[in-house]
Amino acid sequence: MTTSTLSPAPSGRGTLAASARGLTRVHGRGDAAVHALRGVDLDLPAGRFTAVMGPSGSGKSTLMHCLAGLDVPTSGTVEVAGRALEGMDDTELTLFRRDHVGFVFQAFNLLPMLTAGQNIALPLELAGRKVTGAARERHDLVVDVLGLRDRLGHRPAELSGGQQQRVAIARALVAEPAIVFADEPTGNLDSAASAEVLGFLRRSVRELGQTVVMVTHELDAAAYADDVVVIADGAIRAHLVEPSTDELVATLRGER
Ligand SMILES: Nc1ncnc2c1ncn2[C@@H]1O[C@H](COP(=O)(O)OP(=O)(O)OP(=O)(O)O)[C@@H](O)[C@H]1O
Repeated sequence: MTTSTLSPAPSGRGTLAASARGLTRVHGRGDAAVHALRGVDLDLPAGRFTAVMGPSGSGKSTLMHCLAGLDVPTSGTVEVAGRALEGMDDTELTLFRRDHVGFVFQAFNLLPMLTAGQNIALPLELAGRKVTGAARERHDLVVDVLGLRDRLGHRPAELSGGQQQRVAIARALVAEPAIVFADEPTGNLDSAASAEVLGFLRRSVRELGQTVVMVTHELDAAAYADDVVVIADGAIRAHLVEPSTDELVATLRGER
């Protein structure tokens, strides 16, 4: 059954990967002040694939950056993996992101001199973790789910755009983060590669139990997600649980 609610999402859906309360973010001051977020309350349940949609300038990136500990809200609170980000200094936030958050960007951001395998293992190395035991099992599972086994020795320049983005997703998943943020992950890909990458993101949720939050402009991309958060003018308009395309389109048009 499809339900539509204002945020936070319906309760009783298990643990939360992240949540925000009363989140505001003002860029600039005085006459130049831009209210990018105007009091956002949001619960992101663990083990779901959530898309964030809304017009250009509606606050999607600002919301994602505040949830990911890349930007500090003007007021309000954020919790990720049960930890409050409020009051953490830059070093604490960096370590927190390293241990609990994965990122996938539109520009794949792979290190060109490293092989795919070395790129994927990088987060474990940076955290001083050896790729042995449970970490090796996780690494191998991620590599297989993303279909990268026979590409591990290739450098990014020797891979297609879709393959490079799959490497970036594997890198985001390998350290088993509480939440993965994907910012327009298919923005640089053709439609076939986009479908493939979105399919792999969805598999990471279904088969690896990951939590993925993806900012996207594209209805086709949002269709791969379980839930859709619709944001307009810095506020959440709706948090749709498994919406139909019709329901999503009507909400985006402001008809519901
Ligand atoms: N560093 C900044 N300084 C001033 N204003 C900013 C800054 N970052 C974002 N903004 C403004 O805040 C508002 C929200 O921006 P944000 O990038 O979060 O929107 P968005 O929904 O991600 O947009 P898009 O889809 O175009 O990427 C916009 O009006 C934007 O111009």
